[in-house]
Formats: sequence, structure tokens, C-alpha cells
Amino acid sequence: MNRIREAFQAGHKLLIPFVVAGDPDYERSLDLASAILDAGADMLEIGFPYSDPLADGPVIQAAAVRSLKQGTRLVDCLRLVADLRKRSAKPLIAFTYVNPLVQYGVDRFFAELAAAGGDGVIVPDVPLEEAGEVADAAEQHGICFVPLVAPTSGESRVRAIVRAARGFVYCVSSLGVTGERQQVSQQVRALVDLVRKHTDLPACVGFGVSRPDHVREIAEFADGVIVGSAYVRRIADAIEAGRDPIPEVAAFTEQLKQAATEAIDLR
Ligand SMILES: O=P(O)(O)OC[C@@H](O)[C@@H](O)c1c[nH]c2ccccc12
Repeated sequence: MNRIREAFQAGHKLLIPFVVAGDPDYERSLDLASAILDAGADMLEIGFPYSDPLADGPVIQAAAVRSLKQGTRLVDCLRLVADLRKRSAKPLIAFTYVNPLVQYGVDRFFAELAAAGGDGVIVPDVPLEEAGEVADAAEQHGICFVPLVAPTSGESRVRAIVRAARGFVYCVSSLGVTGERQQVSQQVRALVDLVRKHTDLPACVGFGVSRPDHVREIAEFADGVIVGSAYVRRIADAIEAGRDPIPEVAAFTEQLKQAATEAIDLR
């Protein structure tokens, strides 16, 4: 059985952080990712930095710039997955935009991601028409394709999108780009319900989640919660202030994980 499916069968709501590979540099991003998993994250989204991250807000854009300035290439991100796999048995999900994936070679990418010990992939800007082909290529190498559905996705589009889904479905909580928000829209509950009408796969929610109360609220109806910018900002702020970011992101992970386990399951 694959690690993603196993993780969702643990019987609790999952915490899925996102960090950028190579931010602030290779070794520290490896140590940070490892510390976040050790502190209780159930799986990890590893962002492969890209020069034109259209769907990202300023926090993650800045992290991609820092990583690219370090010379991070896609092959380094795959190596990071392999190095992280040596330290953790938890699911690792590669997050890449479609251009670098196609340039590298779709089949080559998934073969190497699988060899590195990766479990899933998110490609936020893959057109729906190509999602099936990417999902099939991923599946041939045992990698779970995780598609995104947005609040604007109507029922027929949701049905088409989730058809390509293998690991879980990523429900985007709000329009716009990634970034911490004061409130996470309740609208996403309806989107999770709509996804559930068309697939038995788990439905997770991301975008804007930045505090334990957000996690508790979402974990009442979703199967997992994704948190990205709140981690990436904490890492950037600590580095900027000359502090070791690891204790802070580990404590943050424990707080969010606690909130996820406290959530009353209203499904
Ligand atoms: O950063 P946020 O608001 O917590 O959202 C998660 C997000 O970082 C992560 O899943 C992600 C990073 N870049 C993306 C681009 C599109 C969709 C999702 C993402």
C-alpha cells in the first residue's frame, strides 16, 4: 500500500506543511523538513522552486528566489527527497509547476521521484486537458497525482478533476495566491462536500491556513490541512534575525498538530 493511503488510514486529521527545497540552502532545508516531520507533521509538501511561481504570494515567491539564488535545480530537489527519505518514513509530496516538469521530462521526473522515495505530486498549473496524462505517467511509477480544485470550480469541473486524483484532492480555500489569511473561508466546506460527492479519496484544504484555530476549524470537516506560507515566513524571519529556525517551526508544528487532533469530526 502506498504511504499516502496509509497515512489517511491513521484515523486522525492530517497536518501537511509545505516548505521550499533549498531555502535558505540545501542542508538547512533538509534539516528543517526533517525537524517538521519529527515534530508531528503527517506528510510534507516539498516545493521545487521555479522562476515564475504564478500561484504563489510574496512569501513563497521570496523563498523560491532565495533557493534559486543558491543554484537549486530540479535534480537537487529530487536529491533532497532522497535524503529526506533516509530520515523519515512519512509521505513526501513533490510540488512543481508544469514547465520544469515538462522540460525535465515527465516520465523521467516520475521515475526519479519514485526512485528517490517520493509518494505524490502536485502540479498546480497543469491544464485539466493534460492532467490525465500527467496522472497516468505518475501512476506508472507509483506516484499519486494530487489535483487542486478551486472555489470557482463548478460540479462538472470538480468531477473531471477528481477523476485524475490518486492520493487525495487539494481543495483551495480561497481565490488568489498562497499567503497567510486572517480568516479561512467557510466557503471551502461546500467545496469539500462537492468533492466528496465525486470521489472516496480524502479531501484536504490549503491556502491561508496560518493558525491553530484555522486548523481546528478545517479539521472538523476535511481530512487534512495544508500550511505553507506560515512555515516559509517563520523560516525567513528567523534566518533574517540570525536565529535557528528549527525550534520555532518544530513548536509551530506541535501547536498545529495538537489543533488537528482536538478537532471534533463533523463529517
Ligand atoms: O501558503 P499557504 O497560503 O499556506 O497555502 C499552501 C501553499 O503554500 C502550498 O500548498 C502551495 C505552495 N505554492 C502553491 C501554489 C498553488 C497551490 C498551492 C501551493
